[in-house]
Amino acid sequence: MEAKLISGKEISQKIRTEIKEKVQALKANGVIPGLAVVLVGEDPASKVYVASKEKACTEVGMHSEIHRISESTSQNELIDLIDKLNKDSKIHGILVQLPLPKHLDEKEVILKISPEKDVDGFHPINTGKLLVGEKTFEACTPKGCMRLIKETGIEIAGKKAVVVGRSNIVGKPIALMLLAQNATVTICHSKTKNLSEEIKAADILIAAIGKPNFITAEMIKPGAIVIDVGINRLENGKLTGDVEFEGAKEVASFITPVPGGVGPMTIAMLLENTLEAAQSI
Ligand SMILES: Nc1nc(=O)c2c([nH]1)NC[C@@H]1CN(c3ccc(C(=O)N[C@@H](CCC(=O)O)C(=O)O)cc3)C=[N+]21
Repeated sequence: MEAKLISGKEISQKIRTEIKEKVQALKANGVIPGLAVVLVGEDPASKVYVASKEKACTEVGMHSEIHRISESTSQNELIDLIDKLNKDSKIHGILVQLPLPKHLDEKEVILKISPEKDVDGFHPINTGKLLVGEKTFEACTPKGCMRLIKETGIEIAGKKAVVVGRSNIVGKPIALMLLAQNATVTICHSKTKNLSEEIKAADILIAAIGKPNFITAEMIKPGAIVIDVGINRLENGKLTGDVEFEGAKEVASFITPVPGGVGPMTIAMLLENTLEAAQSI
């Protein structure tokens, strides 16, 4: 039986329409939610992402500003900009596009963002709150994955979830979110032994490895929910996930496509976090 497609594209569109209405309500009370995106340097992929974030903000009626700064900017200049945005009452959310050029200290930059404006959910105060189960800004990509799982209508509690990848922005936070929903969670990584066996046990599989088509059909438990976080650009210019989609969809019960899966949800969750930041002032 063929898997049902979980369309992040459609679901994110629905969320964006809801956000648009809520933005209008806030505006009636004199508040315009504002997002500042800081883009350092000329990375072509980052430029594309930042442009789509701005478009999404404008479409829902939010204020959006992109601060494009030179590749050669100093740590102090960048931190001065963040300080300014922290104090700017038009700005409710701040996102510093990652990765930063190598001479800049990413950790220090994230620490300088006011936790109340950290709509990326990367500040240690916010990741710490996630760890202890307090309400916080949740990182957009894992939050979007959770929303996609919810859309299947399948109960998470008691299920075996396997997360492949242990990054601070996807693997670790999604493992915590699944745990908070009472899944039994395994985190796999490059040193995991018997990776195929671990993956095969998953009722819910999160692929966040960063290697094109790494997970193939025979590794997947029949009936599993497969969430593919990978966005890999192939030499032919096509985007592909970490899961070999054509094979996997014959085995899974639900599967996300790439593109049109997790990616658009990341942007929708960024809007949601920015709206929440504006609502809580
Ligand atoms: N501080 C920070 N926060 C981020 O949230 C952040 C970041 N840095 N750095 C880079 C990654 C990547 N990211 C994506 C967002 C949307 C799509 C997306 O919409 N993708 C479309 C396809 C886009 C295309 O065609 O290239 C899709 O999957 O359907 C992808 C990737 C956010 N990131």
